[in-house]
Amino acid sequence: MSKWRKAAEEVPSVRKEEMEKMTAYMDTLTKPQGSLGRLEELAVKLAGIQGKPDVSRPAVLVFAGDHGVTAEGVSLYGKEVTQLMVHNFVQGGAAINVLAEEIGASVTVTDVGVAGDTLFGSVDAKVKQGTGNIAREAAMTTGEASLAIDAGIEASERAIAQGANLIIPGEMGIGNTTATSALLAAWTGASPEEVTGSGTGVTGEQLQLKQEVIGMALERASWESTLEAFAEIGGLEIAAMSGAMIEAAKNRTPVLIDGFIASIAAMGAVRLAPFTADYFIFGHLSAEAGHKLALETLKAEPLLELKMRLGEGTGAAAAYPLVSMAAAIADRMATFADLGIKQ
Ligand SMILES: Cc1cc2ncn([C@H]3O[C@H](COP(=O)(O)O)[C@@H](O)[C@H]3O)c2cc1C
Ligand SMILES: O=C(O)c1cccnc1
Repeated sequence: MSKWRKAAEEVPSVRKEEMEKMTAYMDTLTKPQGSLGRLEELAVKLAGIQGKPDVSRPAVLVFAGDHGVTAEGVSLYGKEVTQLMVHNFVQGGAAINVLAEEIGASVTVTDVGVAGDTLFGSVDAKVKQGTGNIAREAAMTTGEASLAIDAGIEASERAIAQGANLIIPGEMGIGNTTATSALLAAWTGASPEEVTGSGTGVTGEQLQLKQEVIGMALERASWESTLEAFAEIGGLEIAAMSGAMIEAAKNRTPVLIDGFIASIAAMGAVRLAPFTADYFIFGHLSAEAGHKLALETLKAEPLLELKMRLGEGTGAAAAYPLVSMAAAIADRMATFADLGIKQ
């Protein structure tokens, strides 16, 4: 059996009693009740996941893969940029490297399907040399989709074994907003127009072409299971992110969700393992059209809205300090009793 199927079955439900305890504890702290707003909600959420909130060792897991659909001209950039960016991640020069350093997070890059050799310094979990062109053929087989999800499972497993207590899944894959939009349409029934955004910055006729390509993929593909949808539409790195999320939840580890692509991976994870939903904290609202619909579908309320639209895990990294503050409040604030005040 694939690793992810077993992990999906083992995701525990969060502990409601710990959440109730934390809710009551928040009211004993030296502040008007509820006055720390969403920070209090985060503390309660973390308590349900972890018992005692502790997110002191965040790990960013970047998954990289290529997309055959780039042949249709759906991105401003060429496919070769995926590999160049993997090189950049390994060298420490990408936006996520800088933000991760600022928040004290480790960064691991996993090559799930970049066209070309696997670069030194990245984890070799290459399933294939990029996906098929989804406008005309399946992205991959269901067996390959399973392997991609398992690559994510293994990345989280390793990070958690090394001490990570919060996971930030990130991605790199030129063309992946096309696959992501198509998955969103597949899973919500929304039209290509509603789910398609500019990605790296496509506008005008190119944006229209991107919508048409997504429409072609949806017409061509048929699927029943979530695994089949991943196989038909892709991508390798998106499926891997879903796996990373499931394994984190299995280990009672919170997952800080990035933007549009990570949110669709989250949707995939919930479809494969419904209990994972309670382990997600949504970092930000991406400027990418379609993210709003994705968050509404997930009933998710993002922490930040910074007009970011990069991916890699950057929006989640930007939101991390808030999650860390929530854990710190639960850990270090004085109670009214500490001050000798009766409540
Ligand atoms: C230099 C560079 C760095 C990036 N880092 C993330 N993305 C983001 O843009 C890509 C998706 O947009 P599209 O579907 O339009 O290709 C993904 O790789 C995503 O992670 C990047 C894109 C570029 C060009
Ligand atoms: O929000 C995202 O994840 C995103 C948006 C545009 C391009 N790449 C990623």
